[in-house]
Amino acid sequence: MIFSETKLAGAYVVDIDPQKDNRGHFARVFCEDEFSARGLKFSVVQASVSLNAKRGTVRGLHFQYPPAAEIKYVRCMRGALADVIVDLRPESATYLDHLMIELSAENGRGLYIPERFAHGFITLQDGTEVSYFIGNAYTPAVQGALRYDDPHLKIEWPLPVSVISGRDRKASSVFEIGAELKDRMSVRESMVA
Ligand SMILES: Cc1cn([C@H]2C[C@H](O)[C@@H](COP(=O)(O)OP(=O)(O)O[C@H]3O[C@@H](C)C(=O)[C@@H](O)[C@H]3O)O2)c(=O)[nH]c1=O
Repeated sequence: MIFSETKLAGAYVVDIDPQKDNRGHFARVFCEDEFSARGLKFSVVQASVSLNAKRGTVRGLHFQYPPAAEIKYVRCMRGALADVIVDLRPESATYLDHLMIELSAENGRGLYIPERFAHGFITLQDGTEVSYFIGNAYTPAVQGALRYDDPHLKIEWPLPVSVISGRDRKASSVFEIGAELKDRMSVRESMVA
């Protein structure tokens, strides 16, 4: 695997290193030792998939507050998506900055997302399947969501939204929950885990 740290410290693009032969290829997509050699202490607690029928489907921007904050390692198994993460670590130099990266079945790319980031995506093709390895249990009681179109975040989505859940359409803005984010995403709280 080839790890490239992104402009948001601690978030990595993970490319595969395919071993090719006449059948196709074999490639490792996760290795506890290789992650840990880069200081990425990632124990997979859940693995999930989402299937998105239509191009232009948006999910996100989602997060869980500490101590249930999640590491996510996201890959695309079918189709393609523009994946977006937002840094919600109040002490970070890139607090509230975002990154958009294309993940597709074709490019085989993964995105390693540390705790205390919001995550979302828009699908670029019909029938896009997204795979997640997740480092903490699903805990709806401490879930949060930011609006995908929050003007404060200035995310330039590459195409119009075709499908979105009611919850995501009504999600909060940074203006509304900025103080709560700063408080509940503080390092002090996240270390209680
Ligand atoms: C996320 C999740 C949902 N569910 C259930 C709740 C609900 O009935 C149904 C759909 O849930 P949601 O609408 O929250 O699914 P979705 O909008 O796809 O939520 C996902 O969005 C992306 C952007 C992420 O980053 C993920 O971590 C997750 O938050 O699945 C679980 O049982 N376990 C889970 O881990």
